[in-house]
Amino acid sequence: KHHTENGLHKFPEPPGNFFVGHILQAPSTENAIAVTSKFLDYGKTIRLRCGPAACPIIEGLVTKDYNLIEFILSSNKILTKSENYKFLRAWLRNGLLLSDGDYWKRHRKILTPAFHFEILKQFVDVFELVGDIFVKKLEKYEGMSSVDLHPLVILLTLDIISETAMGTKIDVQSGHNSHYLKSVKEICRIVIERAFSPISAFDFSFWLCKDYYKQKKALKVLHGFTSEVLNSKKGQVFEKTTKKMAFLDLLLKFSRDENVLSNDEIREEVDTFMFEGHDTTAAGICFILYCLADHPDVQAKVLQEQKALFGDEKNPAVAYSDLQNMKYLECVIKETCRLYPPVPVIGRYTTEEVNFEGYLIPKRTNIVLFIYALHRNPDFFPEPEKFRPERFENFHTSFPYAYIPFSAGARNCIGQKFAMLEMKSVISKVVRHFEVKPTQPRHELKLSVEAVLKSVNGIKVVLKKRH
Ligand code: HEM
Repeated sequence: KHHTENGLHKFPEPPGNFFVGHILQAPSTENAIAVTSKFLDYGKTIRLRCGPAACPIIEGLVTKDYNLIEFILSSNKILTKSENYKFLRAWLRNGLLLSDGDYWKRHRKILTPAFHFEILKQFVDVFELVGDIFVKKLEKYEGMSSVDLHPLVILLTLDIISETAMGTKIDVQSGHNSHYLKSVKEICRIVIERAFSPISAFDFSFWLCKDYYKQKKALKVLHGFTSEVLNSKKGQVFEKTTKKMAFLDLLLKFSRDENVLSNDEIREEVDTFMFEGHDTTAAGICFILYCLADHPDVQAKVLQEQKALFGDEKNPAVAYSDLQNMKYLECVIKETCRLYPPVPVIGRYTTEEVNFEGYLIPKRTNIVLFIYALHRNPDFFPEPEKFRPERFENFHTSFPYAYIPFSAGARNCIGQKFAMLEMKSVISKVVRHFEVKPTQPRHELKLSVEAVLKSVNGIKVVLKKRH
């Protein structure tokens, strides 16, 4: 039987205030995992509202339900991002992450060939060379009682994405371009604060905040930087047998050959890569090293695999095929991304009424997909809290949406192969040079949800050089 009424009422609503709904319980970045998990004790999918129960101003769903997640991600109708992505728009404009409709479809088609493995292969040298600088930097922390990885790793991943996306070295690892780095950090901070703040969330009140001016200043730096790089390449001639081409070069070439993208459109895509391509991989790399520190047996197996590939050579010339052969490391990366998905939540917005299991979800509903909880479902992952990379050896499942660190379906991560190669290159390098150990006492993560998963108190390990 099909219900014709608002199908949202099928879903339980956790206790909230009669007049304002759940706004008083709205999570902060720091307790988002705990608060959302607690809400989801009321049901696999729950309904939250802002405003009176009888006539809420905003209603939305939060889900960890496999069926609903599969329904949404496999749908060709629910492709629009939820409203909380809007704070990123000032920076990324209509780049691939945020755009929708035919515009998104056209751009996705144009950008897809830029992630072909023949192209990615050329980036391995960048991962390796920038990774070498990273390892050198880590040497300074050897023997210390702890090193917080995140501030170091974020510089590494920014250097990598800048060279691969724009073809420009920014060398933030060596202290250059600090204004760019500062602006990236500033924008990320403001975006997150707005997403969780009832005041600056609204444009009219944001314009009265100091952060509005700070954002303006940061955007001038970020957009200015990409525009400058773009302008410097305008006259560039791309020969057939060209050397390594960054994403930007490829987009310029496609556009020149087929006149498909304007300069502004190219800039927005490159800005999107700059954002999506550094914070995510940084989170991944930090959590992987943390898990390796915690599991010396797993680390020993990773090292053994390195030795099987390169003997005792710590600085081998690593090729694309070598990275592909790091099968056990790949399981380690996958298992880490299960427990600590760098993107722990994603959101969709219905632009038309949709029918889920006979219930009508109205137009204009925001639906939050809580990947973090989905990945810890014991039905799909027995003893889900245990770190066990072996579960990904010969991993077959009839539930393709149970493990989705890169999302799934039409709007999945276009950069996932790039990300996997980068993480393999960096982690294998670190493991060849260092034994990664837990701090004493063991550093307990305090997970927070910013644009990506982070830890409020850092991600700390101890490094011991291998001889
Ligand atoms: C461990 C690293 C990464 C993770 C976990 C990750 C995860 C994701 C997820 C979950 C989405 C879907 C977002 C949504 O539905 O709102 C996404 C989309 C996207 N990612 Fe990644 N990502 C990673 C690395 C990268 C890299 C390195 C790049 C670029 C070089 C990239 C570019 C993008 C873009 C452009 C989209 C939007 C795709 C579209 O909507 O068509 N990502 N990513």
